[in-house]
Amino acid sequence: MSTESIIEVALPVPMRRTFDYKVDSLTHCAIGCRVQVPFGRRVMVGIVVAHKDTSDWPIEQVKAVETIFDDVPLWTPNIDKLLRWASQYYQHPVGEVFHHALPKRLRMGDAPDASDIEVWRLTDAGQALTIHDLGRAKKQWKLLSLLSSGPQDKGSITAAGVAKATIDALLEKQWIEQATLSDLPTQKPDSDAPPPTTEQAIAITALQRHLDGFHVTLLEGVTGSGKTRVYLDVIADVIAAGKQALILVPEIGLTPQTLARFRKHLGVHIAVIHSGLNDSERLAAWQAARTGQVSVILGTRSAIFTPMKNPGIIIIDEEHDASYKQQDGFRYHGRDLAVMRAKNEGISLILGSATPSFESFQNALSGRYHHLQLKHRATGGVMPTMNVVDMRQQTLEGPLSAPLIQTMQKHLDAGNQVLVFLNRRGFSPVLLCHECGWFAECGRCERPYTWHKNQRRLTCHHCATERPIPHQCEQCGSTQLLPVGHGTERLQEVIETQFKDFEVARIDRDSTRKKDSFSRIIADIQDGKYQILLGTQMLAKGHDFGKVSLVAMLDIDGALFSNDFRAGEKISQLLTQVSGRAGRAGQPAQVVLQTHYPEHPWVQQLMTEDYSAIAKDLLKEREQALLPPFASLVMVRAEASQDNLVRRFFESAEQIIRQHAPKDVMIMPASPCSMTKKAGKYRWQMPLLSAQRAALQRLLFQCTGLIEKTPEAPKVRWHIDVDPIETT
Ligand SMILES: Nc1ncnc2c1ncn2[C@@H]1O[C@H](COP(=O)(O)OP(=O)(O)OP(=O)(O)O)[C@@H](O)[C@H]1O
Ligand SMILES: [Zn+2]
Repeated sequence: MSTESIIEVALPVPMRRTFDYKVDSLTHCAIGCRVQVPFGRRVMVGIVVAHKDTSDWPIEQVKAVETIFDDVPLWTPNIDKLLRWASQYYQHPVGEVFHHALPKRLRMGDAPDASDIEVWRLTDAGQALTIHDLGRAKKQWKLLSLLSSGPQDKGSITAAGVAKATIDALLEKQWIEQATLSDLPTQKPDSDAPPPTTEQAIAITALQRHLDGFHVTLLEGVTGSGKTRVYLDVIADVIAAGKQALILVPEIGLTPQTLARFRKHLGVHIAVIHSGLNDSERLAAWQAARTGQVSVILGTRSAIFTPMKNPGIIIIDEEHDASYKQQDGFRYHGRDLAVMRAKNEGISLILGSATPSFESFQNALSGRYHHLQLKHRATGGVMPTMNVVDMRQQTLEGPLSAPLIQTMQKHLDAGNQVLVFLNRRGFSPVLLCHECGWFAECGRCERPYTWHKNQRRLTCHHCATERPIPHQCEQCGSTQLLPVGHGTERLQEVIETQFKDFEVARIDRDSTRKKDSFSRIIADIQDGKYQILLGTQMLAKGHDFGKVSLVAMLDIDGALFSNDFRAGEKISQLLTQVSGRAGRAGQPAQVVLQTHYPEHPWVQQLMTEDYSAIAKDLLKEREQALLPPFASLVMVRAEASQDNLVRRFFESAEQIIRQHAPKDVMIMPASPCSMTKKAGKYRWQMPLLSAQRAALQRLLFQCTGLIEKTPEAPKVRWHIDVDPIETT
């Protein structure tokens, strides 16, 4: 009789199942450990998910485990539970979910080193330096000022774009030195911070009272109300109790400025987890959190899977932000996983935003979440006044109306900064033949190319295809090709011509492509180097620019006529967030919105009501139409290079779903997406909607396997998106 035992292993393959393997003994192969196993002709690293007595397969076909990597599971039972739940809820193969949650080096089979996080810090000589000692060595000064707020790990330094040569130069001069995290004495938390405002103090006390178990709080605070200060005081309490805090921010909220603010206030080292880390840095941060070496972990979406030794609180800043939803592969929502994780861990969760998602807002209104509000700005300033410019029949300078130019001039002359928001990068969205009307179009997406003048290219914003700029019309041969419409690049030219005496900073994905350019521009804006800030939504989120007294919003009209059921929510969030950059230091401030549709109900509402009131109103409409958050939505999507393959896939998928669907699930017919063709693929989708989340989940559970087995399924790329945020 064999003494071998069977284990079930999750492998990173797109199959909704696990695989059986043999081991000599179960004692050294606990659930949650990694093993190396043969799979087909390859070997793979997998994770043990179950022990069992027998396999459903003939025992001689069950292969043996080759290597066992870990003595103890990589994560706690609570994370294990979260991942299994996520695999089921998002209908995503469990092996891929498990592997997604691990740093790459662990996925490859490396050991989770217990090695200490390496940091750089100032020496005594470094501390004593002034800017005069450095002369024109700007990069060195940058590193020194970064370290002046405390030691920084290598990950944070590389993320801030400091080159190795700069580090070496300062090491040579003995102004900085290397240390490890455990060498560092604890710093004193910042005692110079101004006291919290009354509203902040009330929120802090309320949150501190709920630190003993699972609670979700929506912290709804108007722009500039000082939500960060509330988080910091609560985190300080969590640290004092010997526990850890995990804070998630949107992708672009993680600037060195944010980090420095956290470090200064809390006086502890902070592990950062974001996409800019290399594999070793990522593993080191993950390990420091897992072993309890750091008490604060700050990261973007995927940091939600970071294990913690003593979890104390989770905070999601700007919880409405779309970057929390993963849009491909394992399509999870970081905020929703945070709710599950906090529940599993029995800890508190704070969702913070000036413009909460309707999902969270409804949960707060219905009493499922605690609802705390900060209605005033922390600096005592008032909210900016709102003004509309009716664009019909205005004299224009590019996209700027005469009244806007006058207003800008007034604010600039008063020594303030002006922020101009235009959510379209590039020079012009269309390049048109003046003689015959032909325009340059991406054949793979059937949409116009955007002209990027600086890069001397046409770029498709949907599939990233690029091509050189044509010198002649491809239809009639004319050389009269004209840019139509304005992107940020072209707007920059217009503004620079109009306002010659002022410096303009442009912030969009093109101008911030280089590694540290974004944080550098942000720092220069804060130093007052620029008077006019122009950019896309990258400028809108969470930034605290004290001197901005005017915010101008151009060309938002397209968003008023979108067929997305969330259009009203999205535009109110965007406009409120962008407006919220004005008047943050307490000075009187103004917002100007240019539109051709001043009578549009949303424009009217945005001028007169605050976000809460608008949200309540729009939520009523959602309730009547039985749309999320009053119902659960799932999107089945498929794409292929031939339209009829997609059509046939949906014929059989729809049939399967209809056969199994209970009455309380509404099945809408499959139809082409609003962008029917993208990157050469035809795209269709089929929405499923139900007020009974469980019924919808059961239906998916029954049908995905059946759909997978249809002969049409392998001919298309298809997936299920649970709680989608893209719906058009
Ligand atoms: N108690 C306080 N006393 C004085 N100033 C404060 C106080 N709390 C915060 N501030 C200042 O108020 C400004 C806004 O704070 P913060 O950036 O945290 O706002 P926020 O709520 O995150 O805003 P947003 O949602 O727009 O990002 C900052 O300049 C901050 O330094
Ligand atoms: Zn394209």
